[in-house]
Amino acid sequence: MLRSCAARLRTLRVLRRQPGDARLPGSQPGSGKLRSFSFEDVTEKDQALPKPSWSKDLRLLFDKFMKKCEDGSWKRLPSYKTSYTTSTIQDIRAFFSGSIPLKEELMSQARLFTRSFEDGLGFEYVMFYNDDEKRVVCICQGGLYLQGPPGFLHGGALATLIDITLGTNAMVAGGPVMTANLDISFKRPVPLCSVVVINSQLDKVEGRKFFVSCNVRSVDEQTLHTEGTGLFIKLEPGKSLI
Ligand SMILES: CCCCCCCC/C=C\CCCCCCCC(=O)SCCNC(=O)CCNC(=O)[C@H](O)C(C)(C)COP(=O)(O)OP(=O)(O)OC[C@H]1O[C@@H](n2cnc3c(N)ncnc32)[C@H](O)[C@@H]1OP(=O)(O)O
Repeated sequence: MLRSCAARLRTLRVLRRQPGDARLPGSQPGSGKLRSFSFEDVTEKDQALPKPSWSKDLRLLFDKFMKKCEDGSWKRLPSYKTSYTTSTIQDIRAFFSGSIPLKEELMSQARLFTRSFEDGLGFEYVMFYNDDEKRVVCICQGGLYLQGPPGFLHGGALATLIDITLGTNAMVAGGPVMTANLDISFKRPVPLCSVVVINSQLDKVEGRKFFVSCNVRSVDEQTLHTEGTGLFIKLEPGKSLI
């Protein structure tokens, strides 16, 4: 598994650096500094579409879910490198406008954490939503920079994927939310570079509180890696967060 992952990334020239080259992902060769990327370059490209860094398993699952989208029961959710800039989520900004603690200059460089790695080294994922069933499925592949125990995915990385899946489920149902509580049981470790499926379900809505649960399984569904529940609070427009 790890060998095929490394081979794929070498083809993409992501892993060609020599030992001792401490260049950061996203930095200019030789500069040692983080590249200042053009905002326009990164905002509009939908990241939740097949890339060369995706494994065969991820592609097969993607195709399977795209088939389910054909009758309209499931929808693929696009995903971008920043949280705010596309027209579809522009209105989210209204919920945060009085609370954003950074100046515009820095905000324009802020990126969504899960979309900040070079292709294939971090989080590769796509989410699909079923409105009737109030379900969100996230198919995901954790790359080599997400290691925790040797050869396995870091628990915090998996918690992140669970958070965004459950949060997205609450958000598509109710609008902008923030995570108030996450409860995760790690049952079997996830091999690095393997593909897992996070299956989430909106269980209950009480006023502004959205209760969501999920399980994380291997592609063949034989291994239950993790179970989790989350509480998400719908934000009130204009109410300061800080
Ligand atoms: C982030 C939004 C998305 C924008 C981006 C969109 C782009 C799309 C991309 C990707 C989608 C990903 C989707 C999101 C995934 C990522 C989410 C995160 O990483 S969030 C960061 C970590 N979370 C915090 O930092 C919260 C810190 N906490 C707070 O700010 C507040 O506590 C907040 C907003 C959660 C609630 O504060 P109040 O003042 O609005 O509401 P009160 O009155 O305190 O609570 C309302 C009710 O909820 C209960 N409640 C609140 N916290 C609770 C808790 N921890 N446990 C149990 N109940 C709790 C309370 O008891 C109350 O219940 P009663 O109405 O009285 O019955």
